[in-house]
Amino acid sequence: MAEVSSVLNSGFFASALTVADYDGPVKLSPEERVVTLDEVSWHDSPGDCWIIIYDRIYDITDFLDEHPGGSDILLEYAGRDASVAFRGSGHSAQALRALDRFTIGELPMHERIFRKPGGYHLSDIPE
Ligand code: HEM
Repeated sequence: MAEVSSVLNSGFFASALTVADYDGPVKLSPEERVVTLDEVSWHDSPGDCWIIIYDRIYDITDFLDEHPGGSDILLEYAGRDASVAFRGSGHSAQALRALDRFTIGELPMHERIFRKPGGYHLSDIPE
């Protein structure tokens, strides 16, 4: 049993772990937490809008009316992953930094695409 748990804790089988087992290598700040795709999907309206970019969850409800690209385009991704759309719209480094203030958490390791060992980098994807 000790052997099994040491293999699990090594992260090798991270994709098989449940949210309750989550103990990934990324350090979350005290305000951040692990949020599942299912939970994100419930926050899909103008009054309660979460999106996912690069495996991080952002509550952008208060940003909808501030977004230079307008709120409609953001609402298309409400409750869903917007990584490729965010990258495809050619956002500046300033826009990337602006994400920080909306962070509420990260996906569990088994639901991530980018921020995991062997995950994809957007630069791997052909234009
Ligand atoms: C929380 C997430 C987002 C933040 C913080 C953000 C921030 C910004 C900022 C600061 C700009 C001004 C230009 C720049 O500095 O790059 C911008 C423009 C723009 N954004 Fe976003 N953005 C977000 C998500 C998205 C998403 C998901 C899309 C979907 C396609 C999008 C589409 C656009 C477009 C089309 C513009 C250009 C507007 C124009 O020049 O008329 N943005 N965004």
